[in-house]
Amino acid sequence: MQRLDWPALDVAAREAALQRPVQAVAGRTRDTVAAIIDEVRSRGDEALREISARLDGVAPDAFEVAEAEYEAAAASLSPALRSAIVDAAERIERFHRAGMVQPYSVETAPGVVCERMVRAIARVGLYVPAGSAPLPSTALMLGVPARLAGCRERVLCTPPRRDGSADPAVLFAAQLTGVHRVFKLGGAQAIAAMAFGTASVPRCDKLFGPGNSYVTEAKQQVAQGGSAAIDMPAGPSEVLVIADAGADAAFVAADLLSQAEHGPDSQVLLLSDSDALLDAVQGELAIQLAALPRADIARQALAGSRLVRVEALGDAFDISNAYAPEHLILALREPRAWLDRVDAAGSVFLGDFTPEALGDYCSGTNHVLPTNGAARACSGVSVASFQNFVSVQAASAAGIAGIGACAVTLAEAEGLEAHASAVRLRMGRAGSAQEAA
Ligand SMILES: NC(=O)c1ccc[n+]([C@@H]2O[C@H](COP(=O)([O-])OP(=O)(O)OC[C@H]3O[C@@H](n4cnc5c(N)ncnc54)[C@H](O)[C@@H]3O)[C@@H](O)[C@H]2O)c1
Ligand SMILES: N[C@H](CO)Cc1c[nH]c[nH+]1
Ligand SMILES: [Zn+2]
Repeated sequence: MQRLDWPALDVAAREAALQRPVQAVAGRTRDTVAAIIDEVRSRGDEALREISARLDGVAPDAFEVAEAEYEAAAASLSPALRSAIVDAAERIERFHRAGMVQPYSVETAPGVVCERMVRAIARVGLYVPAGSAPLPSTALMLGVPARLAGCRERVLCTPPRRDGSADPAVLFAAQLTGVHRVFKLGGAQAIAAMAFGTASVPRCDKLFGPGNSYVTEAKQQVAQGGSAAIDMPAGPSEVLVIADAGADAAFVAADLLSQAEHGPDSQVLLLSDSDALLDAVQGELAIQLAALPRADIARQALAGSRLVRVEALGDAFDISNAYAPEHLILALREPRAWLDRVDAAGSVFLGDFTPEALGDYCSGTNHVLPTNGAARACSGVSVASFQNFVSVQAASAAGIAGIGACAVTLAEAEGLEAHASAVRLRMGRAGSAQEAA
């Protein structure tokens, strides 16, 4: 990990310090993904078979998971894992249900009622990563809010294992949350299949879920082309930790490593005003890294990551807001007192006993979060992500008589005479109706 002294850096060095690894390979990824999308759009299942064979080492006869596979999957899991998945799903549901947007209605003027209706997006496509490690928790994070929203058709894609099967825990979680159809497809090809539809895979209105840089790039390309809406760019994982002198170095190192082990392009940043804490974390990282099964992956991620000394903790918040991390851990003595300083982050973890891993699995919040700076303008997945909000208005004769002049003045100012006339005509009628009454 690179050690930096923020006050000593010039503007260019500060910008470089906040660069993500994914940004360095963006051009290459863009071309690879564009080619995959083109192939799937033009040749459907045939292309899916060829690309899966090339990238995932397997070309299944049928992409869709069959009924017997769900049963075998559930039976193959340990009771402890099954009950952890059920337990996590319940807590995720509790948090997401509490945040559901309600329809509402307001009388904005006498006789003018404006409403907002909530409607589920009909067919949604969920992506659950399984390249370097299958993530059944992601099936919960997408499946639970999609069900709460009431989406009529919930389709899920996840990369096949080498033997052509889907990960059993992902299948169990998908079935638990009521996903209707699961397809053994990964990467950009899965995203293209759900965006355009093929003979096997239905075309979906909106695509959700995290993934590596190929998946994230594919989501962005299909969204730009207008083929499907997407939740957000939820790419390689990131964590930024702000720690004070009193933080526990072992906890901080463990949190950094828990994101680093996701993939070689994960990014971890630590900001502290204490040199002693930075030294201690560096030592802990070396010790804990040695014991990790995924040490090689974590080591590659750490190579692109930074430990930064800041002059004061306030400066750390300015840096964090500029970077807009997916996850922000406040390993501070009074973390809640600093919360007002957070402007841009996907999800925030307060204090020494709230590791990011808790939010990844089972505190109840969603772990599908914006990366690569998107947290400046995007939020994590929620039930609202799976819904559309439709506005409705109804004016009575008295209503248009009351506010019509306002519309006419604005229409005339914009030079839109037909607009003005549509209102004036009714105002005249409304006036005579009122006189007759
Ligand atoms: N932001 C979030 O909310 C969030 C949540 C969970 C996980 N994640 C991230 O999801 C990612 C999961 O990545 P993963 O790789 O384990 O699984 P993945 O399912 O995202 O990607 C695997 C697929 O990538 C494709 N692929 C691999 N190499 C390729 C190449 N050279 N060219 C084209 N396609 C290629 C293959 O088709 C494979 O099926 C991690 O980076 C993790 O940090 C992010
Ligand atoms: N940290 C990931 C989000 O960036 C989510 C995850 C799933 N499983 C473990 N972690
Ligand atoms: Zn994680």
